[in-house]
Amino acid sequence: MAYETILVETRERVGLITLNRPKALNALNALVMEEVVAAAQAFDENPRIGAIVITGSEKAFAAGADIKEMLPKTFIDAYMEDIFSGWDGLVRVRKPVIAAVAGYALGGGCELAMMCDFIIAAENAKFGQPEITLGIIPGMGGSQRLTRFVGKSKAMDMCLTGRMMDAAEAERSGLVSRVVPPGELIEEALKAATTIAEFSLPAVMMAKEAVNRSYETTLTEGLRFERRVFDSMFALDDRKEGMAAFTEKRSANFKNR
Ligand SMILES: CC(C)=CC(=O)SCCNC(=O)CCNC(=O)[C@H](O)C(C)(C)COP(=O)(O)OP(=O)(O)OC[C@H]1O[C@@H](n2cnc3c(N)ncnc32)[C@H](O)[C@@H]1OP(=O)(O)O
Repeated sequence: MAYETILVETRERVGLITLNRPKALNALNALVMEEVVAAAQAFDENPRIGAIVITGSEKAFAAGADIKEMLPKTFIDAYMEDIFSGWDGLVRVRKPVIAAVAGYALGGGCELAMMCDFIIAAENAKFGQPEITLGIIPGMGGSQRLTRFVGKSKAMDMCLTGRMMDAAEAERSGLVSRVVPPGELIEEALKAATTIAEFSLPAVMMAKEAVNRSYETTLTEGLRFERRVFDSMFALDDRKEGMAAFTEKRSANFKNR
């Protein structure tokens, strides 16, 4: 499939999606949303792919939803289009998705990164929810996901002042999992994705589902869910292979079954 706003590559068992609207600092318009979701879903369905990385440029992961596209819209346009709801397709991807963020990740850019399973940031990354400066509030999940990542006080600070957070603060606050030099970002993200892709795919997908469940339910229900999923893993050939490989002091050869 030919894409206009993104570059799509396969590296070993990893699908790499690069936002590619450099003149607009990768601002997220409707076409970007459609293409990112389509590419991620294609990787999700591809049995040769075990993990996905989404990245931007060194200057901008994405500087937000496209303000110029939003400017002429009316309430009824936004409501009837259910603007941004297309991104739910990315959240439904079952394989792990890593955001590799350098430069600006603002508004929808920060929100896109937070839709991914974890964020690896370059030292020059800047995160923010500056929607308030435009007379609006976050609309791609920022008020909800940022609060879960960094807690109420910092989420309020970010959403109410519109200030940016640098990579060190983002790591301290739990928004990003690790920070690396800009020149090592893609390599680090691909390395993490390749590590994941070498494990048993059903086990990886179940781990993602279990962690995500912790956001949606009580601790008691979440623990029950984890235990039931854990029990079901004794039906996997890969579980037998992983444990046998450990005891036989060799590498596991997972078959994703
Ligand atoms: C999801 C929801 C509900 C909302 C949102 O996401 S609203 C958008 C939130 N983001 C922002 O408010 C950030 C807007 N951008 C900036 O503040 C600046 O561009 C910057 C600080 C990120 C970078 O400043 P710099 O001076 O380095 O670059 P610019 O000359 O300002 O930008 C270059 C080029 O990109 C266009 N641009 C940047 N961001 C957006 C955007 N979000 N939507 C549309 N276009 C954007 C900018 O207009 C300029 O293009 P032109 O020279 O052709 O105007």
